[in-house]
Amino acid sequence: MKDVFSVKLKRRRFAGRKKGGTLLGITIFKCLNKEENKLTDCAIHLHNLSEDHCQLWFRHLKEILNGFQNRPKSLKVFVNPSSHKREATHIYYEKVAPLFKLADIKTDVTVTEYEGHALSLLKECELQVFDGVVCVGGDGSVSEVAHGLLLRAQMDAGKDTDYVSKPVRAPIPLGVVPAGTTNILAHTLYGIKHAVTATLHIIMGHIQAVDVCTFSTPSKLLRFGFSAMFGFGARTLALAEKLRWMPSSQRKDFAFIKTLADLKPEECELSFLPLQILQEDSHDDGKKKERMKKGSKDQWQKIQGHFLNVSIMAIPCLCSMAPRGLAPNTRLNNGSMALIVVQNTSRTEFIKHLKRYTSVKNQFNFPFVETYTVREVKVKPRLKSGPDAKEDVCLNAEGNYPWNIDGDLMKEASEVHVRVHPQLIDLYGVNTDDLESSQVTCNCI
Ligand SMILES: Nc1ncnc2c1ncn2[C@@H]1O[C@H](COP(=O)(O)OP(=O)(O)OP(=O)(O)O)[C@@H](O)[C@H]1O
Repeated sequence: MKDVFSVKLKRRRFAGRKKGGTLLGITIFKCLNKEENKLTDCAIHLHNLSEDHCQLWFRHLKEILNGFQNRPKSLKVFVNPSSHKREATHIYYEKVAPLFKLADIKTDVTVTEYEGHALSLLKECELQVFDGVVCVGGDGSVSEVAHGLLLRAQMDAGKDTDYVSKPVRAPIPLGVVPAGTTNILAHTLYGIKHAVTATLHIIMGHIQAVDVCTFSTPSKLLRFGFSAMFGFGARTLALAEKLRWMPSSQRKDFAFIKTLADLKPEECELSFLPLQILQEDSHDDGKKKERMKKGSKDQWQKIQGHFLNVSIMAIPCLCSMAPRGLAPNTRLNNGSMALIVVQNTSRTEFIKHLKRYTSVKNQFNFPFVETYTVREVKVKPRLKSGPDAKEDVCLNAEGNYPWNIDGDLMKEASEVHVRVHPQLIDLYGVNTDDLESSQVTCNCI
């Protein structure tokens, strides 16, 4: 029964009639693991013409289904109609909504009308009537909804939302239905970009606690998020946002190549608080388990220099371009972040490093790449002024530097402080470590 998500009485009806008809038996709907992490639904028909027998079985099976506590009965759904090729609404109504209906899940759907719409609704809507929130869109939309859920949790707990030192957990889980361009969160949680798989994980109530970062300036909390890039990854996004008029399939590739052609390092100071990973044998399954040992306050380390890219990631960030993940050296919920620093080097060497992401080889095995396991990072750019700043197409009039936070562009001039908060949110999905490794499907670099 653990794979069954719905049971219905099967009747033969004349076309156009919604009630009555001859009883034929009962139909059980099951979640099937088809191939390489892909889930599908299938129907099993049990023929029986006795009304009494069928009603008895139907009631009994329903009772068992109602006993699964993690399975949602009511969901708040956000659909971003502008994601990727504008197909999120179609994906939701064609593939997702029929499965929610079959599983008797009530939904309250908002098709977002502008950037920040989901965030403003989450700040004030009645959340306690829902068992979960679902976002149909790309990483930017999911990140906005995760930020909204966590911000709301702080507001409900009476916390100051400008400076949150110990945030409270999100009250309900978040489900991610991929309909964006990169879909890193969906890949990381399901190992595949597949709307039906995502929907079935939500229906079955597969829940995974996930680490979250806070990104703050010295004066305010910028947002909650899962990953960030400063340097090349942020400059590419800043350019891609300027090219919104281009077809979605070309925009990001063009921005990637143009940023690579204009490759330049950022001069900045990085301070970080490292974590030591201790390997332990688990008594339960004999597997090695990781335990983190905190560094003390005076163990802050500092590096200064010219960096092509700095990635700070609390989750492995799997995607089609990086099947092992942008940060394969971290886990979904081990309470740590991967800090990946790419020092200034030639364009040829940098391209070699980027190409490694698409293969199974270690992308960090280069003398100019350093990786650290950390719990806090401070990034302080050296502010440019005069002709230097004017020449730089990525800096805006105020001299703010671009940041790529979960695929959303943010611009900040001052120091950004990133902290990891272990298992702050529940997401519908499974642990990446339990998934089969997925194939490389993109070779654009
Ligand atoms: N109706 C809307 N019009 C314009 N922008 C919107 C609308 N609704 C939401 N947004 C914003 O669109 C931004 C990008 O959306 P999303 O991430 O879903 O798509 P994407 O950029 O195609 O995919 P990805 O981030 O995976 O590359 C989000 O930051 C979201 O706030």
